Amino acid sequence: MNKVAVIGSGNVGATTVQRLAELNIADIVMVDIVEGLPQGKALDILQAAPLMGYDVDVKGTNDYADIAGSDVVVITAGIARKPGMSRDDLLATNIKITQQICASIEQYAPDAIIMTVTNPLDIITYAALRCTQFDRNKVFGMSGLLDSSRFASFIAKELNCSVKDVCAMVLGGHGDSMVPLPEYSTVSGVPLSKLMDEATIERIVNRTINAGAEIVAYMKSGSAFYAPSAAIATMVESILNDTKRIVPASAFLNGEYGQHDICLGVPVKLGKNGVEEIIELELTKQEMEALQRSADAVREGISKIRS
Ligand SMILES: NC(=O)C1=CN([C@@H]2O[C@H](COP(=O)(O)OP(=O)(O)OC[C@H]3O[C@@H](n4cnc5c(N)ncnc54)[C@H](O)[C@@H]3O)[C@@H](O)[C@H]2O)C=CC1
Ligand SMILES: O=C([O-])CC(=O)C(=O)O
Repeated sequence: MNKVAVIGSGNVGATTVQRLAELNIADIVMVDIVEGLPQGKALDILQAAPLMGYDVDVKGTNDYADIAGSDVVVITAGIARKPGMSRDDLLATNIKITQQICASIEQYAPDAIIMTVTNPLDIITYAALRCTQFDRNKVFGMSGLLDSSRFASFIAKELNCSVKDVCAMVLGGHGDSMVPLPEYSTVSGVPLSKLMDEATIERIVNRTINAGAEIVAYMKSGSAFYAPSAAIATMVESILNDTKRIVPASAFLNGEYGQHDICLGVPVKLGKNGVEEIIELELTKQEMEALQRSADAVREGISKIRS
């Protein structure tokens, strides 16, 4: 049986465990620093198994030794933002949490693939890669698939069509400078530009960029977790089943898209070896400039963790 460890048993972590259990693809260990929290949530999820028809094991623990043998470790531990905060405001707290967790992963699950979720996503992913010194295919972040799913849901709503026919793409950092790509977003193969006027596309693009903040503003404390956990589960499934789905994720770039020494959202092929390929899309001059601005914003954050 495959094994997945989910670090952090808060909103994103626990919902991820629920979704993974319902996919029935791996035994799951959920970890948190709060005593009793992962144990209680794990029991609750297990007790739904007879009703939902899954038969994987779900264990809650405060002991990192229990992550030993994990194929994938998902890091969701850390603070979430409140209204008025940017994701970058979480860096000082979440970087320390991430560094501690990475040391435990190195110790107990040195062969695991790491998927970061904690914000600010691209900087945390870079830190996880540097801390563990794992190969770059084995450390990447969940971001673009969530942003693309949001973009797709807004397109479907606007066109009053099935979301099943929508394919959307968002590149760049998981922040205000993310780069939704209308040119690579289609409905049953028809480019968005043939289905909507420019003003409508711009409105949907801006809503996508602000989608996380829109939810934070509604919720007052805490941020999104249903769509984020759906994106995480989709990516974990592609790895464990070696499906080789092509999805945007924050990956370490070594010359791709003209970028070096940075983690940034780009389309990747996800299989049993993690990021098996980085796909380089042909971008217009404007799109390349937007990606460069996004990379500059991520680099500013990375420079803070270096100093
Ligand atoms: N990449 C993305 O697209 C998304 C990222 N996020 C980020 O995910 C993170 C978690 O969000 P939520 O689950 O909503 O927060 P939450 O507050 O509900 O849960 C966080 C959990 O982490 C635990 N934790 C803190 N330090 C820990 C440590 N050292 N070891 C183990 N557990 C520890 C806390 O006890 C808490 O249970 C936030 O940083 C948030 O910004 C959230 C949604 C989407
Ligand atoms: O908005 C946040 O802080 C959480 C997040 O990254 C998202 O929902 O995209």
